[in-house]
Amino acid sequence: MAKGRTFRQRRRRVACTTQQQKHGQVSKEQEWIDLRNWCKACKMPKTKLALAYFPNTFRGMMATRDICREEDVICVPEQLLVTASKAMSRLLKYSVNASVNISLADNISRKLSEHQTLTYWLYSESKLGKDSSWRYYIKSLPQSFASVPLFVLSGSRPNDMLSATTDNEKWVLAHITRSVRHKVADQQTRLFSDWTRTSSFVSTTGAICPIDDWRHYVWAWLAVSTRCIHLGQKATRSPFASQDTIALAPLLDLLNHSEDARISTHFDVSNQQFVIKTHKPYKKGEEVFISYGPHDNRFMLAEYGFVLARNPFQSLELDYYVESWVGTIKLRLGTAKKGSMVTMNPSDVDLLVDALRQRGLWGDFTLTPDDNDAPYRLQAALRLLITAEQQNQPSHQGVSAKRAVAQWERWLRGEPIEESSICDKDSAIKDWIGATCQEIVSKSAQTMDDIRKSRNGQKQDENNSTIDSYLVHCIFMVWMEINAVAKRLCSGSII
Ligand SMILES: C[S@@+](CC[C@H](N)C(=O)[O-])C[C@H]1O[C@@H](n2cnc3c(N)ncnc32)[C@H](O)[C@@H]1O
Repeated sequence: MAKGRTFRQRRRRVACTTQQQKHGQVSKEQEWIDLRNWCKACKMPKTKLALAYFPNTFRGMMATRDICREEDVICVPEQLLVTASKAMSRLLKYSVNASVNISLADNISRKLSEHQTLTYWLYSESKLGKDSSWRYYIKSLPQSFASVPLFVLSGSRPNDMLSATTDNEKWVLAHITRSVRHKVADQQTRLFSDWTRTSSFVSTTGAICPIDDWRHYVWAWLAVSTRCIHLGQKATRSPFASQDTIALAPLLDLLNHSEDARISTHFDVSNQQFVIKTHKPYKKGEEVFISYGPHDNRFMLAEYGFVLARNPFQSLELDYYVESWVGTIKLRLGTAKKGSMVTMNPSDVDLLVDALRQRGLWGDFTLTPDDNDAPYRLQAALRLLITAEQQNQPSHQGVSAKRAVAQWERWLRGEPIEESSICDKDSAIKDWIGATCQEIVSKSAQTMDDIRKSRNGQKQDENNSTIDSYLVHCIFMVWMEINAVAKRLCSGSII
């Protein structure tokens, strides 16, 4: 386990890189002392944790003494937790007058989501600078989220589409995997709609802090997305409003994620504090982790801007390959010679896809490295689509789309089906998976090569900025994982 260095040790022994300083990953020692003292003044019990710098996870929390199994790691008093309801009442201070206060509170709490409210709270508090009573917390937040793809691709002006104007944006868009790109595009849509909704509210309610700074809004939105905790099950007499499910939590939000973390959380009603307990021990000097959930690296990269070197939730996402295959089959059926045995036309393939959709079996096609058989969803989709693919084969028996769906439904229900048809389809499924995995192996190897080359010759773009080297590393790691999973599947029993 890597030992951390507190900021005092770090200043003596290691010089932090300018890139880390630029992105606020390295907080100054004084800022940490201020944050700790402020938390103490807000009744946070003495912690066993200190802010430290770790070689693989960067800024995180280090145990300042041995921590036993089943011990509380951190307790955050209720008054330090920012929920949407509390954020709203604080925001009232900054509206023009009391009557506006009421309408602002009423409108915002009724019409804005928790994420939108917390983002607006952070946006306006941080605009207050030294005048904010939350300044020590705000100073502890990263100044930028340079390793989060959305931060790079959200553009300089409000937009619901990802930006691909600068060289850096183009590079990131071209090298992230399709599934990461889809996730980031969804995030951009939500980000833009949150911006539009919140800014129109704020402008009609007379709040003092208008929303007019897109980049600052992106920063606040990402701070909320990457740092909020889930409050979990409502404890009896818990002080949170019933609609509150998430909160910003100073100090606690400096804990990094590990797949090995074993923790549980609860609200301690007698002491009015949110508690994290560890079910595994830590030695003094080790990094203490929590778990952000069982996510694969594509999700971790899109959502949090990091990846794990050994992610136990590795998988291959095959949606794109199934969709392109559908396109190829339609094209082939469309160009089949008249008078051949082909009994389906391209629109029949849409009927097959509709049958999958109607049964909730379309999309989310994945394979994991240890799969010995195609998972049910993938198998169901391939089994049906293969009936269209086989139309071009000399041995095919002229099955119509309707008959193919009826046969497939028998298979879904586990009813007896002609033995030869099962073997036929089983081997066609294996062939499809084999060819697809081979294609993924070569595509990923080629992209990894491209990334290696760009790493060596990384240039500044016209805005004089370079892509965060950790983001490049994460993008590379996602491809490396895809390559390894596809290779493993190629040599396993699934094919
Ligand atoms: C809740 S914050 C944790 C504290 C954060 N490291 C900081 O300096 O403020 C979540 C962010 O920490 C980083 N992070 C968390 N776990 C990580 C890990 N295992 N490796 C690298 N970065 C990690 C990611 O940037 C993520 O978005």
